Amino acid sequence: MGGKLNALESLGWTVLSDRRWAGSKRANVDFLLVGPGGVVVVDVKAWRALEVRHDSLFCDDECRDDEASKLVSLTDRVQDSVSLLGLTRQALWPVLVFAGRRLHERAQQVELVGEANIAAWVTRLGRRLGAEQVAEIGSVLDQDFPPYEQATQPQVRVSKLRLVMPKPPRQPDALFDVAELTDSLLQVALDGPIETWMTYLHPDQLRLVSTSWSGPARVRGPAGTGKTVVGLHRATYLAERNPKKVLFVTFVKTLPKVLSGLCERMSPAASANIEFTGLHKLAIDLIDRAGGTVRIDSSKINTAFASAWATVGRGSVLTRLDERWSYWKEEIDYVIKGRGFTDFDEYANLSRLGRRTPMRAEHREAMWALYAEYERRLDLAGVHDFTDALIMARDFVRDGAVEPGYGAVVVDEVQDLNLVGLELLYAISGDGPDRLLIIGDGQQSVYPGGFTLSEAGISVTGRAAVLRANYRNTAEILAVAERVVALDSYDDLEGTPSAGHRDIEVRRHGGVALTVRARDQRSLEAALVTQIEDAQERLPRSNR
Ligand SMILES: Nc1ncnc2c1ncn2[C@@H]1O[C@H](COP(=O)(O)OP(=O)(O)OP(=O)(O)O)[C@@H](O)[C@H]1O
Repeated sequence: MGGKLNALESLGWTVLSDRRWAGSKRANVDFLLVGPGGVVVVDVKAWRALEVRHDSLFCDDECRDDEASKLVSLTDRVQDSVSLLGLTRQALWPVLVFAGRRLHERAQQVELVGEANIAAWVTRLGRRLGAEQVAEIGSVLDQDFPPYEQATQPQVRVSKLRLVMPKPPRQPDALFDVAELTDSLLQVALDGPIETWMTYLHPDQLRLVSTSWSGPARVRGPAGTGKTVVGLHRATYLAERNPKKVLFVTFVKTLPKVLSGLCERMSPAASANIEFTGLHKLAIDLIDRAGGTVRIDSSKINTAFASAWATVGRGSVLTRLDERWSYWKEEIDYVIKGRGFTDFDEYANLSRLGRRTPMRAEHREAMWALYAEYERRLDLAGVHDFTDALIMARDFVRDGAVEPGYGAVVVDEVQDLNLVGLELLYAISGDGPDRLLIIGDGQQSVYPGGFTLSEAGISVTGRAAVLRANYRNTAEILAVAERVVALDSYDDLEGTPSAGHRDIEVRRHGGVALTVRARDQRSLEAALVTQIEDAQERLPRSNR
């Protein structure tokens, strides 16, 4: 077995064999492999028979899940040992290796691999760590997991990048499959390195991934602080521990595909237990499963609003406040219908948080008339709009007409949802521990005019975290962006306006901000295009 693994050393892997955890005399580990694919914690088994039944391990009809859970706890020890380096679970692999066999399965959060194909399996993990990180982790683990019996074992030392290990006499590696190893290496080369954030997190991010929360929780923070990254890791962490699927919801319908691709790359096994979906698609699926009918037709919805605006809106007092019909459509989608209001008094008394244009009683009356006309025209056309779908789905879930069947819900960019959208997700998750994680940032709201979490009946008291380290932008660019929003206050779904200027730690430097001033929107857009073209011209040809 050691001989097969030693072949990995020439591929940049460090092999630590027969180790024990320094914190215990009895917890031993057969091999710790540290290399480009991460850290592999290996326990070798010489079982006569192995069978996986419903995610449980059996040897000669006896359930041996205890072996898997021992290995998972040992892997937790390994993660604790390197936690200061910020290594995530996506770079740690608990593996039971079966002597003399060729197989690959997965059960109880553990990989089950045959001795014959372990080397090929390891190389297939791809590139998750750089050479320096491998060396750093290797030396931490070498200290925390010393050789099991120093006196009798061969001397094992970590020397800078590679482990030097005197080779004991070995039988020939008859089962070592060179062709398979070559195929794996080729595949890995084609895949390219995986993103840094998949294997390394800032300690503040890492802590949020595995925290136990007794109820709904919230992660907020300025743009680029890795909120989505934390959401993906959290979903993966929950998916590995939850028999039911984890639901990851976004408002933008193109994002689920991107996020699911990233998650699959990060953790193929866990991603199979996560459903990435857009909010409206989720609602339509739930209505369908409940036996309901919803008829959505975007062009008929637009026509209904355009006709209502032409007959009731355009000539009203509303145009004195804002001429753009889109502002008033948002008022329906986010403020009125988005809250599920059916009674004018509810709207008349509402404090319209986040809507920049104040409205007096006469404006609200005109607005309500526009809303009523829009609803009438939707009815005439025989269609529903997307908010109708959210309300229907929410009520079906609340009434028990459909059992959504998800073990946990993670919602990203919550600031873009309306209240009934969040109520739908809350109806799915309930209040249970680790069931709902709300991610978002009020300052980036695309459609302002939302709601507070407490309006949805959600309390995150004692379960809210703020991320502050920006990974996306450089200090120079952020400083300019900050000046633009410094005087704006925004609503962060908690009912009290927050100042536009925010406390952000910056990780990167570089770049020059160009400022464009223009008289109106159209000349601003034209000037922007010119500036981008000029800036591109100035870039070296290879960077364009
Ligand atoms: N621990 C990390 N190490 C390296 N890069 C990171 C880390 N965390 C996040 N990033 C990078 O920072 C960028 C922003 O991350 P992410 O999209 O998760 O931020 P966000 O807070 O959700 O932003 P927004 O609010 O704009 O959606 C990404 O490009 C990601 O690659």
